[in-house]
Amino acid sequence: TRSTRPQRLLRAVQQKAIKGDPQSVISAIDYFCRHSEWAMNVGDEKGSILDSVVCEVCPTTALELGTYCGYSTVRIARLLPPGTKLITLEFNPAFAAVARQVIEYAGLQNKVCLVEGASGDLIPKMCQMFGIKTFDFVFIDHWKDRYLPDIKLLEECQLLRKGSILLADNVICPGTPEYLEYVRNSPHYESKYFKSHLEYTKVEDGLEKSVFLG
Ligand SMILES: O=C(NCCCCc1cc2cnccc2s1)c1cc(-c2ccc(F)cc2)cc(O)c1O
Ligand SMILES: [Mg+2]
Repeated sequence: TRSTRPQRLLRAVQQKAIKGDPQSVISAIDYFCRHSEWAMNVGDEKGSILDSVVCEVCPTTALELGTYCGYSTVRIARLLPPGTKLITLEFNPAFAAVARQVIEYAGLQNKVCLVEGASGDLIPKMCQMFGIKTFDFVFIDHWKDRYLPDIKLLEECQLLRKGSILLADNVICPGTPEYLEYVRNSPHYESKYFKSHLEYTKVEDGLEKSVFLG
């Protein structure tokens, strides 16, 4: 049967990147998506904004909603000091299978815990599954209509603390209007928009960074 796009992306990593070198994995995926097939990774332009926020926060606990092929997982995990853990949730088993191999190729499997399932089911289990009290950093990049219900769930499960940072992808394209309206008007968040472009295109998109004020 025909291969899937994530499988072709993985093959590009295996053929072009250097095992154990996260930057070469990132570059191989960006090259594949620019020159062969577009894919919904956060990409290099928004990716460098993601990098700067992760470096500023220096999280000890981090959560990613939406793994896909593991591109942003590798971007985040490569910046985390030893002893920190990035938990990443993926709904689609085929995407998760590819992401595990991409993360392993980058040599970051010891810093990442990939969990398959729906965010609405898994978020309430974070404490019992991982003993996580609160997340310092959350990268939101999953179903666009789940951004708002899931941050409310994070609040309810007391998984956010004063100063927790949320960084949301695609707030313009495909767009997350209810989420934006909430974080920009809620007294519990201080929000800032980083204007950029949809990965590998000239279409406007951006990241919204929101600090939970408690
Ligand atoms: O849909 C996007 N990402 C979400 C897919 C992940 C589904 C999951 C649900 C779920 C639930 N629980 C736990 C884990 C998970 S993972 C997405 C789409 C575009 C795009 C596509 C076409 C287009 F023309 C323009 C932009 C660009 C992007 O950067 C994206 O991120
Ligand atoms: Mg995205």
